[in-house]
Amino acid sequence: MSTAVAVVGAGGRMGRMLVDTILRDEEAYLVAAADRGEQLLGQDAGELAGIGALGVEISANLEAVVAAADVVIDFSLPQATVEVAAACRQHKCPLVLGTTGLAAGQSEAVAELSQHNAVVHAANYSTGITLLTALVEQAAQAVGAQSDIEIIEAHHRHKVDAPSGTALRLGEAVAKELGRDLGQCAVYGREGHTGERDSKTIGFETIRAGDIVGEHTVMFAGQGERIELTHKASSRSTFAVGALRAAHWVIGQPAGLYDMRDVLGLSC
Ligand SMILES: NC(=O)c1ccc[n+]([C@@H]2O[C@H](COP(=O)([O-])OP(=O)(O)OC[C@H]3O[C@@H](n4cnc5c(N)ncnc54)[C@H](O)[C@@H]3O)[C@@H](O)[C@H]2O)c1
Ligand SMILES: O=C(O)C1=N[C@H](C(=O)O)CCC1
Repeated sequence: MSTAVAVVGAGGRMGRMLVDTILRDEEAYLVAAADRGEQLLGQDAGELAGIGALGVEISANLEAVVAAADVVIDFSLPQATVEVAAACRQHKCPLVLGTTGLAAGQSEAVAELSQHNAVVHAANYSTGITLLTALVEQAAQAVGAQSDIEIIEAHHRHKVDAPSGTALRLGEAVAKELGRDLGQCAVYGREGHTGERDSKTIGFETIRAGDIVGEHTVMFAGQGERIELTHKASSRSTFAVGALRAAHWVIGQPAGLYDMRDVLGLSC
C-alpha cells in the first residue's frame, strides 16, 4: 500500500526537494502540502518543485494538511513546530521533523508529542552524518580528553540559525563522551583579546556563504598532530532521501522520540 505523505514547508528549499523525492518513490505519494509564504499559497506543489503539476495545492491550513496524511515530514521554521505537533497529536499522525534552531519550548512540544506518537527528530538526515557522529564519539573517547576540540560548519547564505543543528548535535555527542555539559563548555566564535584557550571548552565556528549545501568538520588537535573528521553534503537530496526513509520507518513504531540511528538500525 502506498504511503500518504504530507510536507510542511513545501515551498522551501528542502520542501521542494522532498516533493521531488516523494514523486520518485513508488511506495509513497504527496497527499498534502503546507507553507505560510503568501506568494506560495494556492500554487501546485509539484510545479513549485519543478516536476509538473501534481494536483496538490500549497495550503496554510496545517490541521487539514496533517489530517490527510499517514505521516508528516516538516522542514520549515521553528515557529511552525508547536502547531504541527498539536495537529499530529490530534490526528494521531507520526512526525518526521527536520527543522533546526528550536527554542526550548519548541523542543519541549516535540518531546511531549513523543509521549503519545512516534516522532523522528534529526538535525541531519544524511547517512554520512549519522556515521560521522559515531566516528566522532569514538575519536572523543580515544583522544578527546587530551585534545582541543573545535567544530567548524559551513552553509549557504540563506540559512537563518547558527551554529547548525548538526554542529550542535556533534558537540553534544562529544560533550557526552567526555562527561562535559555543552551548555557550560561551548564557545561560539571568538574575537578580541580572548586569552589562552581553555582546554575543556568545545569551540564552534560558523561560515555562511554562497550556495554551500552543508559541511561539518570536528577537529581534535593535540601536540604535534590533529585529527579532522569531515562530512560534505553536495546535494539536498541526501537529506530528503533520508527523511523519506524515516517516514516509511516511523509508521507503526510505538510512541517515542527517535533519531536517524534508530531508522538505520545502527547500534554504534
Ligand atoms: N534535518 C536535516 O537533515 C535538514 C536538512 C536541511 C535543512 N534542514 C532544516 O530545515 C529547515 C528548512 O530549511 P530550508 O533551507 O528548506 O528553509 P527555507 O526557508 O527554504 O524553507 C522553509 C519554508 O517553511 C515555510 N514556513 C515558515 N513558517 C511556516 C509555518 N508556520 N507553516 C508552514 N510553513 C512555514 C517558509 O515559508 C518556507 O517556504 C531549516 O530549519 C533547516 O535548518 C534540516
Ligand atoms: O540548509 C540547512 O539549513 C541545513 N540545516 C541542517 C542543520 O542545521 O544542521 C542540516 C544541514 C543543512
